[in-house]
Order: sequence, then structure tokens, then C-alpha cells
Amino acid sequence: MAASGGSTGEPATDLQDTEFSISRVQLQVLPHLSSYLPDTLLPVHINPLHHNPFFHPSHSFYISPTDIVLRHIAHDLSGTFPPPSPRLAYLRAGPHHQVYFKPSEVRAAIVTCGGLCPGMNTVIRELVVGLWELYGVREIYGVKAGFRGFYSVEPLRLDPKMVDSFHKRGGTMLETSRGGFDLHKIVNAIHHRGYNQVYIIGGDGTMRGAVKIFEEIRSRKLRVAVTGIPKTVDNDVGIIDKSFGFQTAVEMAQQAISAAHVEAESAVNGIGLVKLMGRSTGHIALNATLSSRDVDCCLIPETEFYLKGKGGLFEFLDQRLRENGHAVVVVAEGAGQDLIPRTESQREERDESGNLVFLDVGGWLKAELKKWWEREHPNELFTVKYIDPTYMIRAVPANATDNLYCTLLAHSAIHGVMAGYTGFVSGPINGNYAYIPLDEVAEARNEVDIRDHKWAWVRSVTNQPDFARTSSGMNG
Ligand SMILES: Nc1ncnc2c1ncn2[C@@H]1O[C@H](COP(=O)(O)OP(=O)(O)O)[C@@H](O)[C@H]1O
Ligand SMILES: O=P(O)(O)OC[C@H]1O[C@](O)(COP(=O)(O)O)[C@@H](O)[C@@H]1O
Ligand SMILES: [Mg+2]
Repeated sequence: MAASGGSTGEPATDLQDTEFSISRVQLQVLPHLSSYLPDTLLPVHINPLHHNPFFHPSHSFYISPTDIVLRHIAHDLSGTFPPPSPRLAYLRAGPHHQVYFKPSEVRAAIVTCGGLCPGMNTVIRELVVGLWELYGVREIYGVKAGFRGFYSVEPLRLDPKMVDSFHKRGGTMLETSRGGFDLHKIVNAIHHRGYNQVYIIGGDGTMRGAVKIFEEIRSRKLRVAVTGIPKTVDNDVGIIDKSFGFQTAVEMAQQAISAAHVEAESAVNGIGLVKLMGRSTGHIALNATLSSRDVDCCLIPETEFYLKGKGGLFEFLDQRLRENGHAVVVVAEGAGQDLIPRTESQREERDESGNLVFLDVGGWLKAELKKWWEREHPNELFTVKYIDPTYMIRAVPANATDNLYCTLLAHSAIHGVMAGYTGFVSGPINGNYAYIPLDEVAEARNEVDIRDHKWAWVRSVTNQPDFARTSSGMNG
């Protein structure tokens, strides 16, 4: 609302500039089939939802090209915290009045790639049920075993009956894999099998692959819509609020932390050490720490730590053991990788997708803690109980919140594809589902910002040292 001087006689604060103004909004343009295919190849149809007895579509039911979601909703009107200008906006997700596919001509393909994440099966289920029930699509195929499955495995025909209980199971019923990305073989297979809608569920690597598939399809002028559905237990994909399955994983991590706490409390000078997933981001460790409150120290990849000397981990734990008799340390798998001695070949080792293979920071830390205690307090009892729940936090079915999230994601993706959009990703931005260009998502990282309130909150809860501030020359 613009301020006026009013009756107070104060000069009017000029807020006109900061008012919502369409001219200052930059709508991120989504690729559309019509941008590279002629109208003759793209007849439009009325959305079948219009005649669906379960819906009573009113005018506001449909998304119009002016329905947007703003990327940044926190603003400082004084201008000291300006949002990036102009304000970024994305098309709101939802059904469109006109669609670019006749349900009877749709051949949809669904693929899952990369590591597991709670909720993958729910997304598959809801894509199948949504395509079938909302739009009357009958030809839906599951591509097995990740990207390589396009060109090397017979697809699986899917229908609602077959996927009915998928959401109750962890993992992916379509199977997944790393590596095997052969662009030309994949696009040839999409073309030859006659798929015209491709739903790609995967993490950051998958999204980068999906961009290449979309670009190749566009350059071959194929009438195929491609959409990405971001999946990452690490929550490392940017722009979207959070990835599906992440909350479930954090919830599962609580069990490991609780067990570590019980073990530590029940020993003399007991340390409970928990390693949690998080290749390059510490979101799981951070959120599990904040929700558990049993954690004394949380170590994440975004900030270095060191063991010895003033302000180091050993000094801190020594103090905690003296004060409380026990301590719990949570470490994200990607933390401290530079501290662990490794051979030249270990330095180069990568998985099939090209991701660096990490050494076990938990095992290394456990050994270092034992050496330290023997050195400093040789005659005192000491125990480190190391818990590595690894796959237990991601190989579970999604919780209720994540299941609902997966359903909305799947429906958003279907509506966008039916409306002819391609090369896009669906996801929540500030709680509203939006369509984001695929290439933007593929590049955007979501790392823990250690200058942010959330990390300060972790430090205030744990009271752990600020390693970043005291780190100069202390490693060893
Ligand atoms: N830059 C890339 N270009 C093309 N394909 C990629 C790229 N990075 C990863 N991929 C492929 O995406 C799939 C999943 O990648 P991966 O990194 O294992 O998991 P995630 O997608 O969960 O991050 C693999 O099949 C991999 O070959
Ligand atoms: O043993 P795998 O299957 O390679 O998975 C381990 C990795 O998977 C992750 O969950 C991340 O997987 P994505 O890259 O597929 O999201 C990491 O936390 C972990 O390093
Ligand atoms: Mg990844």
C-alpha cells in the first residue's frame, strides 16, 4: 500500500517505486511446443477436465498466462535489502483451459534416475493415476533402470491398478541407476517408441541430463514435451522450497540421533556419532540437529572444521564431556573430506554418474576421537558409538506430508505438459506450485548459507565452536 502524508503533515514516503508493478516483474519464460513447431502440428483442444464430472471448472479454475508466483517474497521497503531487480516470477502451476494433446494420442514415459529418495513411488503413482483419471490418457510407460533404460530395457506398461499401492513402498518400482546417459540413444528411443510426453524424476545430475534431452528434442523439432520432477534426499536442488522426501529423511534421522544419545548417555565419557547423508549440502544434518535438540555439534560440508588446538572439536568435546558426561556429534557425509588422508586414486574416484566418491568421514572421525582420548586421558574410560544409518533414511516410504507434496508435484507436471509446456520443472516456491525453466533448476544449487539465521540457530542450540572464525592454521 502506498503511504501518503495524510493528516499528520509528514512528507509522503515515496513508496510508489516499491509497489507491485507489472513492469518490474520479470516472468521467466517457459519453453513451449509452439515456440518451435508450426500451428498445423499443434491443434489445441479444450481441457478434458472441463467435462470431468468430479470438477466444476469455473473461470478461476484455470491458470492464465498472467498467473505468477514471485521468487522472492521478503522485501525491505527501505531499499537496504533490495530484492534482485526486476523481480523474478514464474508461471503458476495448474490446469490450462486449452491443451495441446488429445488424450487418445498421448504416449507418456516416466523414468527415475540417481539415488533413492522417499516418495519416488508416490510420484510415479500419481503421474499414472493423474494422467489416467484427470486427462483420460491410457498409454503410460515406465522406463526401467534410469536413463539407460530408454535404449536398453523394454518399458513397463502402467495403469492405475498396477500402481495402486506404490505410495506405501520405499524406493522406485521402476528401478534407478547412475550413469548410462547416452543422449542420442535416449532421444532416438523416445522418438522410435513414439513417446510424446516424458516425465523425468531425478536429482541435480538428472536435471542436467534432462536439459540436454529437451534441447536435442527441440533441435530435432520433435513433438515431445519434457518435464523434470526434482528428487533429492539431500535437498540440494535450488529455487524450489524443498525437495520431496527430505522431511521423511529428516524424520528417520531422528531415530539414529536418539539412539546415539542413549548410547552416549549410558556410557562413561560416551560420544554418540551419527553420519547422515548430504553429499555437498548439510540440510539433513542441520534440520535433524534442530529438531532433535540432543546434538552437541553439527558438522556440514558448507563450513570447515578442525580437530586439534584452540577452538577445535577435541577441545569442545572435552569440555562437554566434563560438563555433561556425554556428547552427540552429527556429521554430514560430505563434511571434512579435505581432512581425511587419501591416496591419489581415492582422490580421483568417481561413481558412474561422475560424482566424487567420498571417504567415510564417520569412521575416520571415530578413529581420530579414540586416538585423541588415549593420548590425552589414557587412564579414563571412553566410548564412541558410531551410527551410520545411510540408506535407512532414504529407502523408506514417504510420510504423509511428503506423499501429499508428491501428489501435487505430479499433478502440476501433468497440467503443464498437457498445456504444451516443455523443458520445465514443477515445484513449490514460497508455498505455491510453479513452473520453472529446466535449465534454471539444473544450474541452481541449494547450499546451507552459513551467514543465515538458520545456521546461527544451530550454533545457538549446540553452542558449538565457530570453526570458520578460528580455523587459520589449526587443522591437523
Ligand atoms: N551433466 C550431466 N549431463 C547428462 N547427464 C548427467 C549429468 N550428470 C548426471 N547425469 C546423469 O543423470 C543420472 C543421475 O545422476 P546422478 O548424479 O547419479 O543422480 P542425481 O540426478 O540424483 O543427482 C545419471 O544417469 C547420470 O549419468
Ligand atoms: O550409494 P549411492 O546410491 O551412490 O548413494 C549415495 C549418495 O546418494 C545421495 O543420497 C545423493 O543422491 P543423489 O545425487 O541421487 O540425490 C547422497 O546423499 C549419497 O552420497
Ligand atoms: Mg545428485
